[in-house]
Amino acid sequence: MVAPFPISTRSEKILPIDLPVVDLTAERSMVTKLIVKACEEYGFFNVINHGIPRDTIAEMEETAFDFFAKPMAQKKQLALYGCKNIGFNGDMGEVEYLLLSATPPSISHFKNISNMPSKFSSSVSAYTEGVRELACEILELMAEGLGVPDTWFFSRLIREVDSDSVLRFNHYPPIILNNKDCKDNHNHTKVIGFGEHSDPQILTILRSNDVGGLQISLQDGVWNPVAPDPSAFCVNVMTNGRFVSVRHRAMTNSHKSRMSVAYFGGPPLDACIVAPPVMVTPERPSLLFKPFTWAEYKKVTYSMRLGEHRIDLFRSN
Ligand SMILES: C=C1C[C@]23C[C@@]1(O)CC[C@H]2[C@@]12CC[C@H](O)[C@@](C)(C(=O)O1)[C@H]2[C@@H]3C(=O)O
Ligand SMILES: O=C(O)CCC(=O)C(=O)O
Ligand SMILES: [Fe+2]
Repeated sequence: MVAPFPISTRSEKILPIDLPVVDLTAERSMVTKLIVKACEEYGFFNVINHGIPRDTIAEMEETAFDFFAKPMAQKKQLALYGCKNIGFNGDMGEVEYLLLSATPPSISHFKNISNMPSKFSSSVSAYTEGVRELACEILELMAEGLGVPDTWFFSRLIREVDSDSVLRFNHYPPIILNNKDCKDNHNHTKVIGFGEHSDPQILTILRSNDVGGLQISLQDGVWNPVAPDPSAFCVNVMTNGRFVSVRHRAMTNSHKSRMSVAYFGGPPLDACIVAPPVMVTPERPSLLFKPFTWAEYKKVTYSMRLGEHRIDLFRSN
């Protein structure tokens, strides 16, 4: 019998890893070096002492859980809500979600989301302001660590009033399975909540509740489960290939609801994406990618399936 949900079938190795931890209150030159190293070696790292108040996070999480607990008919009334379908190209996952535009002017629009309690709108606005600031700070530290003379080179793109940033709530309801084929060698489910992909934006700030499920792939055929923690991961296409957008996916849990919230820092649609000159080095003597606008890249991304490698289409030769 075919399982009525996407399940991971390829023979895969499952090897848990500990992500690097970046303490933002540590000495600045140490932080910048650590961020660069973490981006080169993992593409993901956990940020601690990030300055976003615990209450802001807790209130946002609580109001989002309240929303997902509503009857389906009520949730479907909200245009921002989606269930199982991911994107426009037939990808499916065991996930329900809310997808909101998070550009600076629309952050204040959160205050007016129809059919939502004002507590939801205000907590989401406060959370988004916080993660956007955090994203900018990380991008500035990253630029400093890379030796880019203009430390605002990356962060400017998401500070712009017309930046194309997105906030996504993913809710993975528990799926209870007794069949051993649906469990991996660590007794976790093999049911895919959000399929394998790499995020297309400049940087993603992701956090989840205390339920595991995120897996990253640092090597083909090997999935590394990441222990749940308030976390961030960096994805950058502007460093001439020095940092890559790491592939990841999210699995469901057999017993508990998992919820993640991702802030995707995206540039304005007409922004030209090109590596800073300092990224052209003797090891990388020319630009690996043709300059492109975010609108061009986004169009290609959204016309492809979730798991496809799209950056290759922009290689210089
Ligand atoms: C199938 C798709 C969903 C997605 C757009 C895409 O065509 C390919 C990338 C997907 C992704 C992954 C990261 C984010 O979750 C997201 C919002 C994004 O910008 O790119 C999703 C898109 C989506 O869910 O619409
Ligand atoms: O739920 C997660 O941990 C990952 C979600 C994700 O990768 C995404 O929304 O792009
Ligand atoms: Fe993602």
